[in-house]
Amino acid sequence: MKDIFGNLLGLKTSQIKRLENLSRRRVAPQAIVSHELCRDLCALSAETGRQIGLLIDRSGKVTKVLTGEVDRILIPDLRGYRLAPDRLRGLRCVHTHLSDAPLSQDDLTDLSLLRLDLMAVVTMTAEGLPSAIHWAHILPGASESTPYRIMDPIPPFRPEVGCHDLILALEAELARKKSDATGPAGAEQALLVSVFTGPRKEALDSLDELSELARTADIRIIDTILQQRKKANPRFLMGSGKLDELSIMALHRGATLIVFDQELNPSQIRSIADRTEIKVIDRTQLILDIFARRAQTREGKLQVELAQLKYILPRLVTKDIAMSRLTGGIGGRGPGETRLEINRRRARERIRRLEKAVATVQKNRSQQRSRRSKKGLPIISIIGYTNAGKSTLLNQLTQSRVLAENKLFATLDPSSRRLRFPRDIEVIITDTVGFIRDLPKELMAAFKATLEELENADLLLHVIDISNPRHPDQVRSVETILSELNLSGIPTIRVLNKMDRIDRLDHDGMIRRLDGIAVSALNRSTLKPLTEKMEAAVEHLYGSQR
Ligand SMILES: Nc1nc2c(ncn2[C@@H]2O[C@H](COP(=O)(O)OP(=O)(O)OP(=O)(O)O)[C@@H](O)[C@H]2O)c(=O)[nH]1
Ligand SMILES: [Mg+2]
Repeated sequence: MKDIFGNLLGLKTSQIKRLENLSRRRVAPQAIVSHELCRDLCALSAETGRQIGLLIDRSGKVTKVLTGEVDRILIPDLRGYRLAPDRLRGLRCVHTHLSDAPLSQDDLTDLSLLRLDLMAVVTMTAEGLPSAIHWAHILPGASESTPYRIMDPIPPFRPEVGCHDLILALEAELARKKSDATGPAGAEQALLVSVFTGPRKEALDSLDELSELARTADIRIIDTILQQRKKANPRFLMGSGKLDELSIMALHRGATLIVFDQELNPSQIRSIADRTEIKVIDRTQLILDIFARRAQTREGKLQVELAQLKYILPRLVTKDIAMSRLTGGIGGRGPGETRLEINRRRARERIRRLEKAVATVQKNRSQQRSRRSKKGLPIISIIGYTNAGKSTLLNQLTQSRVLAENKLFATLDPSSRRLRFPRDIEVIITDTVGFIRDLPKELMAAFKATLEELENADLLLHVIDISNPRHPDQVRSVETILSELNLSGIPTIRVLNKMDRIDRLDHDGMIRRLDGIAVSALNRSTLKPLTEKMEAAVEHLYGSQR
């Protein structure tokens, strides 16, 4: 009875036997079903008063027999038949209706959601004879509200519709749509999702930032979806109906990834990935992935890997969730998903080894630091929200060429340069990793060491991208992180950067409101007031040391 699924209660032994026999039948691959099978299905349906169905694979073999109720039928869990994002399930469903009603909305939803090869309904006459086959298939690229095509009904004695060829053509179309959208580099294509309970404006701002993060990670954004809820759904974060819509949308738009703006706990990631059958990550994983791509130095790399492993470990139980580059997530550059389950123990060992390695690197670093401070040069550290223009400022001040670009987290590893002021005072000036709102706590801990550098700073330059409409929040986030790092006591100059991008009329108001010095780091000639203030601050420090 392993191939029969559904309600057997009240059936006679002989009827069960006939159901079992159905599971040994075959149909020609090009036919939806055979005429003979139609007759048998209808006869059994009429006799038992319930819908009877078959799942048929591409070779025409019946793989499951389904028994339902008078007005509905349930399709079992098909996860064993999981296919790639550009494939269909490899199974078609054929089932009876006890009347002449055509495909129901449930039938069409099952077709789309389960990505069946086809969905067919055999309707019957009052005498229990097959009257017609109604059928539909998924339509790649159609609208999300009707992502399928309903075909003209066909007579049960002529079920040959070139079914196998049609299914292959549909898959080819799905693959083509996906590669069209993906482009040659095979970038991920994502739906960005925010499920929020607070104010809408906040959610929108945050989603904007998520888009920038995605762009930084070379992810193509297909669409963004917002859902407001009174309370987050503990299982799926969003409502399950909305999640089903999302799965269908993902298939039809060729998405390879869903990114949630809210942090997902391990069981949520699992449930959502299972239900949507697509890679799912959250904002934290996205940030971790960006950090992993960008880390250059040994310490940076060690720390990011450590943070990733710590985040991943509790989520390792599932085989199909996306886990950043380490486990073959974004961009699929990792060792692959299949090895995940056996890797729990190995992950723990690796964490231990990484922790040791980080400790060693840190010891060396602190020796370097003490050597440097013995030289007595004052240290000025440039800090600020990511993409504020910190590296550009360092380059401009010291005429060097640290990587600066219009991406979040262009800088991950601190770099130091010397700077000589006109009055012959020499300082060391360091660039640091950008700050971000809700910095994942896994990263916060790991990066504390990198930011420890800041403890030795004599002066901080807090660079603010004044042209970013979210700058007030960004300033707050930076100040919160500084106080969490116990660095609020260090003298700080606020640098209001990218003044060239805002209206002249707004300058004075901004300078007053934020109490800072306006510059445009791109333009060296605007830096004079800043360097004068820096020099004065350093002289003041020196003076007080003497
Ligand atoms: N218009 C304008 N653009 C600027 C200015 N300063 C920096 N930028 C641009 O802003 C972008 C980010 O600059 P970066 O110097 O990389 O910023 P960062 O703060 O080091 O960023 P992360 O290292 O990613 O945190 C680059 O595209 C710069 O060219 C400015 O004064 N005006
Ligand atoms: Mg930078």
